[in-house]
Amino acid sequence: MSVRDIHPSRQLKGEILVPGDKSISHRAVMFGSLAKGDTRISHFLSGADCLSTISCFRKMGVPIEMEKGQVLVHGNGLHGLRAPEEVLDTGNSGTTTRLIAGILAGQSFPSVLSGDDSLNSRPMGRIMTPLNQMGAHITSIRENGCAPLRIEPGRLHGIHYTSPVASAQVKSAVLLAGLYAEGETSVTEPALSRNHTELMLQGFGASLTSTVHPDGTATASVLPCSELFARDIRVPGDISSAAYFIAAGLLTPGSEILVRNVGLNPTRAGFLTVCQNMGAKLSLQNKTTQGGEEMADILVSSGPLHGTVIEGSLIPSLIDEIPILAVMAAFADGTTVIRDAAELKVKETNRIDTVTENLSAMGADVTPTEDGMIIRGGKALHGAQIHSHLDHRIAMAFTVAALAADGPSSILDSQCVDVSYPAFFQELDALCGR
Ligand SMILES: O=C(O)C1=C[C@@H](OP(=O)(O)O)[C@@H](O)[C@H](O)C1
Ligand SMILES: C=C(OP(=O)(O)O)C(=O)O
Repeated sequence: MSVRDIHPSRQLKGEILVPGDKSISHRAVMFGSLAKGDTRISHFLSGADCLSTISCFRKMGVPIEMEKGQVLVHGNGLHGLRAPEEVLDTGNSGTTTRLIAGILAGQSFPSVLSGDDSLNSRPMGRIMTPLNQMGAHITSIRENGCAPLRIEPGRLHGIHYTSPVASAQVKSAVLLAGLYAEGETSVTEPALSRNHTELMLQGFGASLTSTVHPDGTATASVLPCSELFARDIRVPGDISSAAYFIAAGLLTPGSEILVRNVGLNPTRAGFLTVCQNMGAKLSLQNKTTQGGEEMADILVSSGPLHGTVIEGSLIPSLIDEIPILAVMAAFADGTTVIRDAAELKVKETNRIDTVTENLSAMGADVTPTEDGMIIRGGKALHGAQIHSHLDHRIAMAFTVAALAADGPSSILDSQCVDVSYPAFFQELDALCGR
């Protein structure tokens, strides 16, 4: 087991370019693999999750080259995947598993998807239900609604699916199967989840529309297509990774850091809205848009934070940032209420439990609820032994808590940061002047 000792720090200074967005990196490999021609991906995230995606497509006969943050995918076309000779290993990655399931549902060969213990305990019924309604044949091998999944060839037809959850993974799985289906396929979700699939598939030539309705629900529709066309993708920095540095800059007195080139797609930028609601000092510079994805540099200066309410349609836009927001709330004055976030229970860990356990270990006042937590902030946090439970977001969020705490902490199974941010500790050390 890897253990990382973290000592309190003052004054983070300097600039940082966080790695490429995980959601966009996955999709660039997937859609590049289904397109005709070469897709060059720059600022690709070489974290374990995205490497699982690359390995799955290589096993289906797609040549993919990697060199210094650049990936070159030699796409064989929409019908160019080959039957894999072994189980497709999706590692720790829910995105890989659920999106690839949508693609595999439309293939003429059988396949099996399986991941690590955490992945194989996450719910897959949410994609099996709509995909099987479309005519796919997906079964849970252990009959528990989880991976390993067996996918047999099926003839797909379009459906209009109303998803009970705002989940980009569910939406994307159904839309990707829709590329292979007869007739139109649409997904309506209770609130708009991240829309990278819609933006990027349009860029690759798919016929896709999306609408947010006046009541806040959202529908995306796709028509079957005969071919996607390769294009180059520049991946913006991942706001989910930037969030740890933004939080560290806000919480450690005397800090000033510039986080460069952060993706600010509005369906992902809820973290910044909440920072502002908590009184954070942030300014956005050099705004640009590429491939429909907005990005900017974010200047962060330390300063006091106050409690807030995080709820409703904001939740999907910051779901992966809730562990670090909970840490910020523990250092803020007043009470923070997080609700409507029951999805936290089905991530790499049950993040309501793992955040509560570790904040409590540091002396914070936190009460878990059915769909979130209540944090009464402002108590001094002390160093503690942090159990990441192999969840990368828990390891990184509590590393930041440890920087701002009194006394040293240790993070157990700290190597799990490799899932989304292999250089996390080195880059944090550099900003801390260590
Ligand atoms: O589509 C994606 O890239 C993701 C969607 C979200 O999951 P859900 O679709 O389960 O909400 C998010 O938590 C995950 O980290 C990445
Ligand atoms: C939930 C996450 O990813 P995934 O669902 O792809 O495993 C995450 O990165 O926080």
